[in-house]
Amino acid sequence: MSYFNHLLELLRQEREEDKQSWLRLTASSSAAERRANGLTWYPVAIRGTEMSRGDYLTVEVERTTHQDITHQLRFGVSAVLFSNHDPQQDRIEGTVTFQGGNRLKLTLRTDELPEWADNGKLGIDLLFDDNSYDEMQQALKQAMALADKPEGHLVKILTGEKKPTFDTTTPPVTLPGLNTVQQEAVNRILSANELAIVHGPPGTGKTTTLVQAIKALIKKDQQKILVVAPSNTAVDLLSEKLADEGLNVLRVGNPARVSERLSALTLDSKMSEHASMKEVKRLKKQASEFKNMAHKYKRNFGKAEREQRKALFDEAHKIMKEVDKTEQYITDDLIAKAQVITATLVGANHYTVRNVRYHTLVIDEAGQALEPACWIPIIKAQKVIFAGDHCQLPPTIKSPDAARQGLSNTLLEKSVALHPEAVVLLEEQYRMNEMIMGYASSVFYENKLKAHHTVAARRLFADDVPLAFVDTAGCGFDEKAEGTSTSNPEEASFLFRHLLQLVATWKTQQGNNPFPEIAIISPYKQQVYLLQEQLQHAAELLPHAASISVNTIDSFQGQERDVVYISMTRSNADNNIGFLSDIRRMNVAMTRARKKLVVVGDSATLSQLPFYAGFIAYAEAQNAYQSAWEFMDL
Ligand SMILES: Nc1ncnc2c1ncn2[C@@H]1O[C@H](COP(=O)(O)OP(=O)(O)OP(=O)(O)O)[C@@H](O)[C@H]1O
Repeated sequence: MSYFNHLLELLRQEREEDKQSWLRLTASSSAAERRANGLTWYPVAIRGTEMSRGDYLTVEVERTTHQDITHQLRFGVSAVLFSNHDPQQDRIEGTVTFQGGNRLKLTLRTDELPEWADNGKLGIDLLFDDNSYDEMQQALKQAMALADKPEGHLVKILTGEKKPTFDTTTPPVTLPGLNTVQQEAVNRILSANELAIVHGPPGTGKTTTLVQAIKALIKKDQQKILVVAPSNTAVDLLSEKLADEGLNVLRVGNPARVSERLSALTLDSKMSEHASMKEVKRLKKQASEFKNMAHKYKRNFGKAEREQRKALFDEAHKIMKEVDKTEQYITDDLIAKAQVITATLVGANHYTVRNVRYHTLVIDEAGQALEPACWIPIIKAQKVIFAGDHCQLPPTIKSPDAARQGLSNTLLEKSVALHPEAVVLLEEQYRMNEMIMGYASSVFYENKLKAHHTVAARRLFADDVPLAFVDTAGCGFDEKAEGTSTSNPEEASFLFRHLLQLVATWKTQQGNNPFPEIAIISPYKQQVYLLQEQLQHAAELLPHAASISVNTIDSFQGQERDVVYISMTRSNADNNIGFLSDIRRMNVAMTRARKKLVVVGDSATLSQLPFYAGFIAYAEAQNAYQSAWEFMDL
């Protein structure tokens, strides 16, 4: 089927591009450079070893220095243990099976640690993530094969060959705490035979709705549900909320956040509590005693010793087979009891749940999910619920060619276009003052968004205008190109002047009341660095500076603050606005503020794009336009 062949080709391009940039980043760099880039832990100390399933060895290591560098060694990634003596030869590959703080567990395909692990400094290098690509590729091929079979009904619907159906006899439910359109979403989900889509614009209670829908589905169908999202953070959030509702949730994989509540939901934790675990521990101890005895016979001893050594190892292996069986039994038991399995898209193929099939699958944050990754869980299910917002940020694609040819077009977006009858748009939002919401609503949501009455009129203080576009045109705040990023130092300083003024006004109005939560965001990394630096300088004048978050727009998706400043950064004579032209990013930026949104930018540069010209006109109409010139004259 050409649909999947096309996707396979795009995925191939994406893997290739990803691999090339990986090689560029790692091949020529030293361990110290890789460490700085978050790709290496070095040095590490071994804190323990443990035999694990199927003749694997798990080593626990600790990062002993440079502990505060953010890194990418996460659960599920492939990594290699190396010795600095001969990192090309002295290396052994494995998978990260746990990561928390400065410790991680690496499972290696070996019986015992190699001798080189005893001398020299050890490190751990992240390897290129071929595994995720392999899983995606495999899933696309399976989906393609399914499409020709009767079981491939869902595949046919998602590729547009068939229409989804709804069971009109399903009695509608009324759930306390949900608004009318949220109820409608739950009922559409319940009555859908194959597909339902919850389109959740910013702050509209998508998560709240989804959690209630999952509860209602379990009550109705009495069947296990698979709930996935592209990122561990999103999976964590949902897992907690579902558990709070009293559901038996099994979180497969390693949570991104360390929390007791969350870790209690993981397979590891549930296993350790299981009644049969005592038996496993006893067997493991026995096996490791045999192994220790075996190690006493060195390899280069005589024949009799070699045989003795082998016999002891064989005995240990036999016992470990028993361990595998018992662990499998425990896992199966836990999976059977779980009402909801939660995992990332790729995590749905974790070896413990790989072969489990589900009636219903829920994909949250589907607007950020790469299509090939979505097919990993979809081929396990008969019915899929997408939740997300395709008008906010799409997934990051590394290959511009693949993106252009359609890889950035998500399955959510395609399904919304193919099957509008399956979509429920959550219209009422619980975050923004009406004026802040207005422009995004008109551009992205056909003016359908409504502000709930509890938030519609919220503002910092009486008479404050909740929106400001501060125009720097003609101020001579020119942008600076810095590598692939852009910055604008004068715009950054100006932004702080504006903010200090706001704080001063707050003080006159509100006295010593604690100042509201503030965020400063910019599309450009380089500008974010500059703003962070300037924030430190402004700390004397801003007593609550430490509570102000400064970050890129992309890292702010899903968050909210009372006051949000956007530093647009771009200002040039060539009218080049670069990736500001992805207006979905601006949708995210402009919808984070509860009470006040201040956009600082150069109208002359921005107006090249109708989206910004429209925004400036909207600000003027709301009496929310300010000139930076006039402001500086004050
Ligand atoms: N029916 C409702 N009545 C009152 N408050 C609600 C309702 N639905 C949602 N909310 C509130 O709205 C806020 C956002 O809800 P939730 O986190 O579910 O939204 P979301 O759409 O997932 O957010 P986003 O996608 O923007 O991160 C929460 O504070 C929640 O309590």
